[in-house]
Amino acid sequence: MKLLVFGSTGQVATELKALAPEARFLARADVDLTDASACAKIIRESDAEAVINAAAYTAVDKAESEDSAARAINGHAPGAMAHAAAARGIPFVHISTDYVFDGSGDTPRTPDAPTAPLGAYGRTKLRGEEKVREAGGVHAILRTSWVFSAHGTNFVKTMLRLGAERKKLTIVADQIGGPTPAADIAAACLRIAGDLSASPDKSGTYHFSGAPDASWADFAREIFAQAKIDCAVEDIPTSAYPTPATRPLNSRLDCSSTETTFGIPRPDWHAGLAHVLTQLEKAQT
Ligand SMILES: NC(=O)C1=CN([C@@H]2O[C@H](COP(=O)(O)OP(=O)(O)OC[C@H]3O[C@@H](n4cnc5c(N)ncnc54)[C@H](OP(=O)(O)O)[C@@H]3O)[C@@H](O)[C@H]2O)C=CC1
Ligand SMILES: Cc1cn([C@H]2C[C@H](O)[C@@H](COP(=O)(O)OP(=O)(O)O[C@H]3O[C@@H](C)C(=O)[C@@H](O)[C@H]3O)O2)c(=O)[nH]c1=O
Ligand SMILES: [Mg+2]
Repeated sequence: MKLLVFGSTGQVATELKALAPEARFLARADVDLTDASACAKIIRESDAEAVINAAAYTAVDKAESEDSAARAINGHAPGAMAHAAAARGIPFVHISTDYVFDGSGDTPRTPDAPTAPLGAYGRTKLRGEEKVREAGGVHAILRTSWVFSAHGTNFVKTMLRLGAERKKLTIVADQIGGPTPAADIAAACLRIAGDLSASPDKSGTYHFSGAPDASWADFAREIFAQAKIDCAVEDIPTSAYPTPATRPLNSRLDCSSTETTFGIPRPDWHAGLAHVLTQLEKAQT
């Protein structure tokens, strides 16, 4: 299947390249997502059989002061892509986030649970979801969380850097979610794109996050254990780690419909982490 992918250097885009090197990947130099009509034009003029959007404005704290850029990239651009894909009658796979929820309670949220983002990043991602649905074409919105990989910026790489410099780190322990390997998201997007072209009735919103659910502090401890880094992790509440953007406390996602509809189970993030650490070691030698 001929695939067109928005994004080239990001975490998920990089893993898509590894799994589907024959696809066409669009970097910022090819198309800037602040130009929604340029995004649509590329789809209109392509012979792609499916489109995956793996690009986004992902700087959660910076989005609080750059709301208009985040809105353009996370809201308008996916809307334009979805319209253009719908006009061509091809599936559109779009990635969204746990940050569209307010994080109340302690049970996993299903894809139809009410959304109520706490910050600008989540609000702009929610706007993108709404525009993708409004376009009315064959689509999947795949909400994921806490993405990590050997590439780009993510919590694993931050912990490896800080853990090498310090004897102890204080990490929030009351935000709970599913760390998700970018490689598994890429594989899920490819499977869903293929499935949607055969079964357009599978269009809808789905959840996909790594298991088991953990706190950021648990995640950090596992990173240091696997990487054999001697750095203690002290649990702190979110209130002790002030940031410009408020993050949801409960990021647990109920991923069961993704498994029943597409046969894709939640990936084991401990195993995904081991793989990423091996990749990073190899890159160093
Ligand atoms: N990272 C995470 O923890 C999570 C991510 N998600 C979602 O998953 C998807 C993939 O995220 P991830 O791979 O981590 O993203 P990254 O932050 O790793 O990469 C973002 C990509 O978007 C591109 N991009 C940003 N702005 C523009 C622009 N104006 N024009 C063109 N390209 C642009 C970047 O290009 P460049 O390199 O040139 O800047 C980069 O390739 C996104 O939809 C994100 O919202 C969901 C949950 C968690
Ligand atoms: C570095 C550090 C972070 N933290 C906390 C802050 C935050 O609550 C948590 C994770 O920090 P990050 O900055 O990596 O988190 P953040 O950038 O908010 O990660 C989010 O990114 C977007 C794109 C998403 O869609 C989400 O699913 C989620 O992955 O760890 C500490 O408690 N101590 C520390 O020393
Ligand atoms: Mg971040």
